[in-house]
Amino acid sequence: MTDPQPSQQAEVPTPERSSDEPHRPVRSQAPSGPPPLDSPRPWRTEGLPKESKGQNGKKEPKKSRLWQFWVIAGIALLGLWGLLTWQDASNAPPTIPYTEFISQVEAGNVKEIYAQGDTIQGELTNEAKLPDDGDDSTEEGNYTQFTTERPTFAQDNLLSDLQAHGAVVRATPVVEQRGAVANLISSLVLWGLLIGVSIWAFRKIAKAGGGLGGFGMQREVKPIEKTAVRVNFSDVAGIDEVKEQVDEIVDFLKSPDKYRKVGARAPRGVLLEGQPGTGKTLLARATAGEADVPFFSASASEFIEMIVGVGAQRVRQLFDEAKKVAPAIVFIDEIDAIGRARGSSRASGSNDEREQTLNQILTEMDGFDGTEGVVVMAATNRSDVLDPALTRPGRFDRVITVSPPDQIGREKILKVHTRQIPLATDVNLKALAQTTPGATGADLANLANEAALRAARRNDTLVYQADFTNALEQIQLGVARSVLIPEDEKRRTAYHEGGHALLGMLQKGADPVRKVSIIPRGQALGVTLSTPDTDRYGYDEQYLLGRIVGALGGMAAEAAVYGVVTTGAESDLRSATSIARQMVGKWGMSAKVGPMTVLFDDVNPRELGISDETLSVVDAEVRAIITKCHAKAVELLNENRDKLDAIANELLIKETLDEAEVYKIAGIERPVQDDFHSESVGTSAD
Ligand SMILES: Nc1ncnc2c1ncn2[C@@H]1O[C@H](COP(=O)(O)OP(=O)(O)OP(=O)(O)O)[C@@H](O)[C@H]1O
Ligand SMILES: [Zn+2]
Repeated sequence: MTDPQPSQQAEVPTPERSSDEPHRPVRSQAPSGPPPLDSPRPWRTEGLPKESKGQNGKKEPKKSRLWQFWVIAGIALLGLWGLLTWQDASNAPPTIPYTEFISQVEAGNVKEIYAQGDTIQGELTNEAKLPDDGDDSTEEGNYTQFTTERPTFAQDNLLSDLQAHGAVVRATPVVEQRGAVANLISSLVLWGLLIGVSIWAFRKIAKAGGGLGGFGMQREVKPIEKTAVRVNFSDVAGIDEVKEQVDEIVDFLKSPDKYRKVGARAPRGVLLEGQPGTGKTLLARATAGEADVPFFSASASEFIEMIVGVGAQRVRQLFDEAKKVAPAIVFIDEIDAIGRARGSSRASGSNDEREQTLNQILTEMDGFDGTEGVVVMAATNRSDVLDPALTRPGRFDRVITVSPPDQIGREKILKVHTRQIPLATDVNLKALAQTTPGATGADLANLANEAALRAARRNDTLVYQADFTNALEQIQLGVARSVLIPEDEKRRTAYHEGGHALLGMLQKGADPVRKVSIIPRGQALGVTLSTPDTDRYGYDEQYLLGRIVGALGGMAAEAAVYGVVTTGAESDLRSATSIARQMVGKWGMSAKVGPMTVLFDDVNPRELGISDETLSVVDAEVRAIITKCHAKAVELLNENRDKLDAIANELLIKETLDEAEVYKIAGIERPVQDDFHSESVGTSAD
């Protein structure tokens, strides 16, 4: 049994702190599965929600460039101004002591002066030597022009003195008179520069944004040339039910008259909704390709990059162009960037701009009388945040959900993306489709390309199944890192991964173990991969508990073998906790909390009136589940210690074990999974 000896490893940081400890990376990711469990999908290592792309990814650079430009222009102007005034200052006459001035007056050497208040500027007839007052900072040398201050207590009769010595007393400044022309020129230059820079800046904006009073307006909104790459329905695979839904649009675009004759109004707007990479853009393009009509596309995020008013103008222009060549498709990607419900705090960009642009789109769509033959398609991966005004009848009233493909769909998509790839005879796309549940079209396109790249690197003319499986492994597990791991650390990792794998194999109904590896990748020292045989659309409680037991298996193995807890289980703990929380708070699997939702994705449950008592019951239930699962994990591993040792030893020799190997070493029969589709707890609505 476990007998933690904290003294042995007293300096080892707690798991929470371990992410800051470069020498002790997280040991492995828990086996992953379908998305609702909140654990990372194995083929999507950087699965940022798409919404961020529109708002952060593309928008900021342009804005900041503009901002930088203004700062630089400002600094340049300030610098220029400073230079000019500094030159003025260096040409400015020296300040001389009043006594020196009086002695020059008395010597009859003052030609003319200009006085304002007690400040006197003037010019000598003959150059005089600057008096040395011992102060280092005063300039040395001769002077003819000068300024001086007349002390308020001076009792002299300056005016008559000056007159007596033949000096001219002027009412206009001597020095400024001389500088007038120079001043005029310098301010003209400055204004010229300012105006020039502004014009240049506006041109830039107009170019970038696509229009301000006509500058560069015709640039971006252009139909895709008929001769350009054409995509049609044969390029879109695995989403047949979705294709059927756009079939009608294709038919309308092909022969609008047929619909006009019977007074049928064409569908105005089609909203494609689905997670990134499911082929929404592809489907819109293919619709245009299939109907053989021009395709106008714009990304909503580019509208809000523009200065106020331009976005709306661009929308108008987009529709005008489309109407000119109708029938046509106008496609607006990332519509959530402007279509977020008004007043939504997370909306980005200037609100005015967003609303103006959105209103313009609505106005354009309302303005259709059905004879234009323009169909608007829009894509989003967050239809839940959209302004209801967008989905009202007559607008985007047709919402099509594009889901990740099922196994058959994945195989078809792989076929599409391997059309151009010379495949060796051993390539089995069906098997690949089987091992990639949850993968999107974009993931599969990427997989095919990675496999081809591997063959190309080898200078091979054929792409083999091994290229696909290796590419898949790299995508799912991460790129192997060449670091030298100390022997004892390696052994500990082997037990950790062995624990995950063994528990995965021991539990009935768990996803089969596909791969166990102690080759360090990314942040992880090792990895155990389990994926289901078939697509899962829901999970039952037993399966979920098994997942938690499996996730805790690494930690439990370390405890069982070494009697200590290390920091390597950070992400395991995180996924175990996440599953347990969802079981209690979302899926009604706790008797104490009951069948109700107390955890929400975006909202703090307190805001919805969930009481603190309920939340503390949730916490207690989550803790109870995890504690129970951990005890079960330790118990199972102790009972099967011989199997654990066998896996760990084999891992130390081979470093990576595949599915067949690991089941064989453990002496466990590979399970046949039964389908969970309808009887299980439904999570598909999430
Ligand atoms: N059903 C599919 N059939 C064939 N290829 C697909 C399919 N779905 C996606 N792909 C591939 O993935 C690529 C990306 O898809 P696409 O850009 O259309 O996805 P999307 O849903 O618009 O994603 P995003 O929301 O990120 O814009 C496509 O160019 C295509 O190569
Ligand atoms: Zn682990």
